[in-house]
Amino acid sequence: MTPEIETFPTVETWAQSIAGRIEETSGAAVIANGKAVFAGPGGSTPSPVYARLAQANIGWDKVAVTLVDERYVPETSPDSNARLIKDVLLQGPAAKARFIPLYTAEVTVDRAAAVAAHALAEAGGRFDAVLLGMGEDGHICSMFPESPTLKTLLTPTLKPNVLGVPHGRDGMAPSLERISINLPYLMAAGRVILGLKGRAKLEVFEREALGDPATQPIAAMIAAKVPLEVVWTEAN
Ligand SMILES: O=C(O)[C@H](O)[C@@H](O)[C@H](O)[C@H](O)COP(=O)(O)O
Repeated sequence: MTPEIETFPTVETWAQSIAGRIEETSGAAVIANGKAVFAGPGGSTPSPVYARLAQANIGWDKVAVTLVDERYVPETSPDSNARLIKDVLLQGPAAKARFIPLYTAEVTVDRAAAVAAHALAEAGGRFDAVLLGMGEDGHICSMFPESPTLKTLLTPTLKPNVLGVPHGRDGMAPSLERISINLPYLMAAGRVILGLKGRAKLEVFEREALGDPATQPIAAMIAAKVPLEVVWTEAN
């Protein structure tokens, strides 16, 4: 069943609501388990959420922050999602959190993904709260249409894992090699929030939700009963 879409009138109220959900869930995990793990996306959508979340009143020294996907570039690159997280989220009170990168300078992207898989497994192998963005081609994390790793990333019966994603051929996305968590990481998460801005993405979401779970990430999340909350604002 397609999840309900919660609508907010402005980017400010939208970002406040998403940051509040992550704060609530991460704070509760810190109280219950003495630790919390949050994973978020890169891209242009999450910055207003991260700026608010940075001020949240949680035991940040007990929180690990990681990414749902990363471009295979060092932090000095403007394309680095680690750089975005460090510049916008890990500031103020949130600077006390521990950051777990998906990128490390390895010989291949697959080797870097294996190193990241190990680091996430050591951190508990499960996320308390996840924020996702979605591209206008329907991708979440680095689960791109036409990618040779798509089917593996979307296989619900595998263990939570991190995989290397090659860059697309003949102009297909992604333009850079990527590192991505798989669907089972989203299935195991405590709470998964999909933050969408603008009418075009709402239409993509509504179309993709009715798609094929074997090849369309939004349909795959719904079929796999990921605890998904869709939070949308028309404002861009
Ligand atoms: O590194 C990334 O690109 C992301 O983690 C990716 O999955 C992102 O959420 C979508 O591409 C949406 O990107 P925008 O927010 O820029 O539209």
